[in-house]
Amino acid sequence: MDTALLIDDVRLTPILIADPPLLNTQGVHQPYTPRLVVEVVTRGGVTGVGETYGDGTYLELAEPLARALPGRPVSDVNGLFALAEEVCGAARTADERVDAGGLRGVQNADKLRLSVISGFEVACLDALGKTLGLPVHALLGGKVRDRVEYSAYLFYRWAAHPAAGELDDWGAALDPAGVVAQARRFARDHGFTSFKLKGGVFPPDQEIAAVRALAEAFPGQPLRLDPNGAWSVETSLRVAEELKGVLEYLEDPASGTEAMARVSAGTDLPLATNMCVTTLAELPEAFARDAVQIVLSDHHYWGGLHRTRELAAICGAFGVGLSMHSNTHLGVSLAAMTHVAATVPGLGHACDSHYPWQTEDILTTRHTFEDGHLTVSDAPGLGVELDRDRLAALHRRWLDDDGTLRSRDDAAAMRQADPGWVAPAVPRW
Ligand SMILES: O=C([O-])C(=O)C[C@H](O)[C@@H](O)C(=O)[O-]
Ligand SMILES: [Mg+2]
Repeated sequence: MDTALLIDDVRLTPILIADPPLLNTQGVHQPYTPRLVVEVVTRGGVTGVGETYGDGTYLELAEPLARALPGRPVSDVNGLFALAEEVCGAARTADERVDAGGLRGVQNADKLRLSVISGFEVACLDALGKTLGLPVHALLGGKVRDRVEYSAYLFYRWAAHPAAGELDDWGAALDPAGVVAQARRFARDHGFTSFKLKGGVFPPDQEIAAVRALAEAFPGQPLRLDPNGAWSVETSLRVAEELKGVLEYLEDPASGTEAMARVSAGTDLPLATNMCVTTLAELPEAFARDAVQIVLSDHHYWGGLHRTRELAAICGAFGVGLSMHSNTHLGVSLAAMTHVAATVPGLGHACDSHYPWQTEDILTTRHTFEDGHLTVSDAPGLGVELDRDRLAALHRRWLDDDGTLRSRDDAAAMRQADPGWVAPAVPRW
């Protein structure tokens, strides 16, 4: 073993990043959302970077893993899983419920640990790639495309956060005209040609009207609607009937495999999910019952880039499509998503990304979309460079926070505007 590949140090930097007042069925995004930046430094003096969810639970699991890594080879990404099982211990909130903040599907101990590992795996791959002079996609077997397509991620939103004021110049979008205006700006600025609307915010008829307005403004272009499981089976089937021929797919109309299977049985509109299939354990039943036709993988949930490729192979074997989900993230995760997406042959849909909503990043150069695509980097590692001053500033914000924002809680953020708000039970409609 080349000692230059041995890990010398691991740095964890929790940060808070600005996030606009984007609405979803649980509430509204907080003005700042937590992320965790993982840096792995090798004895050869190379630093690799990864990014993952930064809520307190994730941070607690990341700390023992960071302490256990020095002395191990940066190339041993498969070893991360056994090591994490050994050292991480149980997560505080591993209670199988859908999480309270970020609509990430079930929370269980395995999934939390995998989400933490993903940040370390990406950092190791970045360091390994930089050491070998190879891009991350080459470490995954090589790219099968030079560009990865992303969709515009449309949200109902307010102009400003109730307590923190205005952080950007987008203004409010609370009706079909506002949604179409937002989509036009995304298309103009980034060239996106497919559009996803985050639903579950208003009664379904209002969201159907917004999708119809999008279809009129962007004829023939792919559209999706994602109410994050807020509808009953009956409502889901009614919306599917109204929007068949208009939507490319309907995303998580109802909650859980049982309900999704019943919706799927009653419509030809493909169903996608980033909520009912987020772990291997959920997959056999969902596939056997044909509950979903497209899995929106999130490399964080699934334990990194290699595991995402394994998921792609499983989906392929069952004739289930694969695309990518996104939660609020920065450019390190976007680079990781782009590398793995570049290596997956059957990627039949534009990937999601929140990135255009993020006014802050920790990179010296922001990613830029052209015609809705990102060019896959051939530079060593991820092909990104950390802006240490920005990282320090966003960490300072995390340090200065009294703990209120260190774990994402969209219902709590909503109570700033509506003190009586509680995250609605599902089905909401
Ligand atoms: O596709 C999804 O379900 C998501 O992206 C989940 C996110 O939490 C989204 O709903 C959000 O950021 O409000
Ligand atoms: Mg979704």
